[in-house]
Amino acid sequence: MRISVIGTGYLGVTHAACMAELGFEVMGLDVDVEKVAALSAGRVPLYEPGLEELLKKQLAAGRLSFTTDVEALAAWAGEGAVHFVSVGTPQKKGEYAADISQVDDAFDSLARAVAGQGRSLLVGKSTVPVGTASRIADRVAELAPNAEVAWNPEFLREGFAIQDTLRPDRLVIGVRSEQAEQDLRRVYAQLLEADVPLVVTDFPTAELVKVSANSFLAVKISFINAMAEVCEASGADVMQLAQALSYDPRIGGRYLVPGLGFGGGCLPKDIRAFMARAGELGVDQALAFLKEVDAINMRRRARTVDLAREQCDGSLLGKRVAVWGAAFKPNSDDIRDSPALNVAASIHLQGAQVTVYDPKATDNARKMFPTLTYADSALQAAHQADVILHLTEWQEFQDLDPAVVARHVSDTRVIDSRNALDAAKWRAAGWTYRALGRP
Ligand SMILES: NC(=O)C1=CN([C@@H]2O[C@H](COP(=O)(O)OP(=O)(O)OC[C@H]3O[C@@H](n4cnc5c(N)ncnc54)[C@H](O)[C@@H]3O)[C@@H](O)[C@H]2O)C=CC1
Ligand SMILES: O=C(O)[C@H]1O[C@H](OP(=O)(O)OP(=O)(O)OC[C@H]2O[C@@H](n3ccc(=O)[nH]c3=O)[C@H](O)[C@@H]2O)[C@H](O)[C@@H](O)[C@@H]1O
Repeated sequence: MRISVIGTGYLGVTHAACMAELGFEVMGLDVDVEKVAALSAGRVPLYEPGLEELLKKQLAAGRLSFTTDVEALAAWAGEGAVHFVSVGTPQKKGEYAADISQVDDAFDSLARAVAGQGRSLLVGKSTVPVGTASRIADRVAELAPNAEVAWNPEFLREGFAIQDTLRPDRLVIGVRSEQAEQDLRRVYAQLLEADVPLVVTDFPTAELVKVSANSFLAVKISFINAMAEVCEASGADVMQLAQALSYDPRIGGRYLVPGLGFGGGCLPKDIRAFMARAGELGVDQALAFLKEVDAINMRRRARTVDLAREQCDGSLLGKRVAVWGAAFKPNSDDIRDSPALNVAASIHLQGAQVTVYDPKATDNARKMFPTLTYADSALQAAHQADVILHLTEWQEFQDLDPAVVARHVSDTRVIDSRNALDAAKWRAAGWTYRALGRP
């Protein structure tokens, strides 16, 4: 059984390399010629810990290759192959709904390419609105009656992508036949032997598990951020509140870290697409709460901007602001819907001179926000700053000595929007330390 992966972005390249690590012969395909050239040369054009090493290892072992040619891929994969589709499903411009044109295009070209071959399984991994898998299965049945569709949503987190793929919390497969289930059981045999739970279900349930999981995580984050708003108004400390809540095993401490809120290429667009789909299904009331989850989340960005203005004596005009962090989370270079860059851009619009530093995401940030200034280190960004904004909690920032940082700035004021710096340490070094939801 050979495996292919269509779309080699954050998800696809990880999946391809991990399938090769499981011992399969794997071919990845992307429409982006430069991406395919980079991957073929052993270079991952994004930052994910351990991924480039894994890619190089699998290329050297001859188990992994990349192409832009779907016909060649289909011929190579042959009968009995499992093809995964992991192309993007971004939010449509100006709408909540997801743009699933990449998914439609990928399945169309793949189905045409495998038509006339022996049996093959085309497996969607992209996050899609419920109902998509069934529609695509009908389309594939027209184009390639020899091929079958299954849906296998992905739950990996960026920054932990390899371990989440090779040791996932669970596998979910939406299938319409015993044969499709058996094919996927073969793909994941090593994981199943290691007792990874498997849920075998229908298409709509598989699709919904994915978006409801991301919605639940978003709810948890916005819940604690709503508590942060109340803490701030009442003088309470949201970090202590979250700690106390976390000891209740029914609540748990994960995804309960208050701060600047969620961003990235998934949680924000997935809850919006889910709301849009619920509207189409006539059950928009069921998900009305997600609108508030989204609003709470966006208010954290606005509150950070306000706090920066307050710290700069009421006006950001002409102030020098150091921004630590550009990625939407640490250990990633992903800046899609990054709260850090959103705050940096707003502060820049209010007339401040903003200097951004991120250990891995600076190049991506520079392309999207060319008018911001970028530094090569946290200390360089802090040079003569009136205030420092800590917006992505890279370990590197937590390791800095506040006394050393103090020697570089104009004023010792820091806003820790991720609640990750050691407040006592910074205060002891003479800093005015402010965080969201804490006195
Ligand atoms: N990034 C993540 O951590 C996770 C993403 N997902 C979902 O997986 C999907 C992919 O997400 P990412 O990898 O982050 O997106 P991405 O934008 O990084 O990657 C998508 C890739 O597909 C390629 N592509 C577009 N159209 C194509 C076509 N017709 N044929 C072949 N390749 C094509 C693009 O060039 C790009 O390289 C989305 O639905 C996302 O919601 C799910 C779980 C985790
Ligand atoms: O569908 C997806 O693409 C993925 O989306 C998230 O993964 P990811 O976006 O990589 O990042 P997370 O670690 O979940 O963080 C998301 C955002 O929430 C923020 N966050 C997270 C946890 C927390 O307690 N507080 C908080 O503000 C992070 O800073 C980040 O901006 C989910 O965790 C994955 O399970 C899912 O597969």
